[in-house]
Amino acid sequence: MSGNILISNAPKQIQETIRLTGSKSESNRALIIQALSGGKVKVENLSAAADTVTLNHILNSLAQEPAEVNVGPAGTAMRFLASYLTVKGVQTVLTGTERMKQRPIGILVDALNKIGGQITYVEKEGFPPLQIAPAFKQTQNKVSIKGDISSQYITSLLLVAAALEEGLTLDIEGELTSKPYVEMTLGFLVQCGIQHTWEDNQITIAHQEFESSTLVVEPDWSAASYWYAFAALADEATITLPYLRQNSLQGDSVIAAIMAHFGIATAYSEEGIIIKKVPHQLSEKFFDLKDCPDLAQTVIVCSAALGHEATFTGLETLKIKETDRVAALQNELAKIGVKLIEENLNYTLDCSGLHFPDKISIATYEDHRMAMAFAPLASFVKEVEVEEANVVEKSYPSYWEDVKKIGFRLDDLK
Ligand SMILES: O=C(O)C1=C[C@@H](OP(=O)(O)O)[C@@H](O)[C@H](O)C1
Ligand SMILES: C=C(OP(=O)(O)O)C(=O)O
Repeated sequence: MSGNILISNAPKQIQETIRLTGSKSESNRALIIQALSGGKVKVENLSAAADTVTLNHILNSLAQEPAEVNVGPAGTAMRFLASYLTVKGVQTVLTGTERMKQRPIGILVDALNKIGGQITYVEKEGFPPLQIAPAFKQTQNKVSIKGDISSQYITSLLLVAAALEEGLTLDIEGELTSKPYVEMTLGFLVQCGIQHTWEDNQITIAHQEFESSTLVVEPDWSAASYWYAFAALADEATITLPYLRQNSLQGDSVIAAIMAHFGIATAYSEEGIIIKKVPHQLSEKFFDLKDCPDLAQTVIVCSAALGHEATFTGLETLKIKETDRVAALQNELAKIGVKLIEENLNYTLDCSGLHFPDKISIATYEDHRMAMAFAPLASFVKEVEVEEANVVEKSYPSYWEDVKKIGFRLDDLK
């Protein structure tokens, strides 16, 4: 589905099984590891996310040394390829969408250049596009890197570390944001025989060979978060999400604990999870989302719709994602009379003006998570128009089909 869509006719109760595509984050790590392993590492259950399809296509077409590599809106592909192409000495220009050209990458480029890379900026200092040099010779095996802007820079370096002649030690400066994503990277590397040490703020990976192994990608827990939100806003809901695991490498699996506060119980089994709306008093007032920034829109919209005036922290990195997600949330929540007020890095919902008009139109700012997080509002608002609804393709191409499957009516508007 492309263009705008109209969501209406909320079902009285939801009882459905939703088969989620593979984790975009796990898939994109797996693809880089597979490429570095020279065929030793196999991957199963790769995500259908456009960001994964793009990265896979790029990695499969590098033999021709393309003049330009374009990742579109895929942040992980941009960051992971910056290291991969550098250490492989693939001479090319690494670029993306106009928004990608505003997402900072200087911290990673500085680190790569310190260890022997020769990356230069094609347009603006500190931002894509990047000119990657035709050869790489490692000059250092230790580098300091800031941890509080994006964990993707650290993952990018860790993914290539074992392939470097002298291995790599990273000294992480400041607080590490999105830490579970770094743990996910190391977890996947361990599954392929790559060992590491992590003491205090220092991670070391020696030069090592990948072992023959298979990485099995789990379904996407960030995608699961929207079903928790649908359940929280429904009168009655039981939703089965096959193959999600309690012991997940994905930090966003914390959505189960967060949504327990919103009255959603999660039952785990060998087959996956079943989430169910249970009688509950919503009382938790404070949510720190530093470890799970991709859940911010889901949880904040859900809380706003329920008129629950919670405070959220750990949202600093939202401003440099697909859009400035704080500004986008503020603009769109205003349409139901809710304010998201920033004070000293705390964000508090003011729901005193909460109301549900008969129809609202949600702008999506080229951000898949804006579309997916606001869709559950259709339980309270008779007609929700979602603009540029095809943005969901970035991580969850079958999202709208699944919304239809749980019983909503969907109409294509243009
Ligand atoms: O490594 C990853 O797969 C990701 C890390 C996070 O980014 P930051 O580390 O920039 O917060 C997250 O928001 C993004 O969607 C995926
Ligand atoms: C921030 C995200 O992705 P990326 O940084 O990979 O573009 C996301 O999926 O929410």
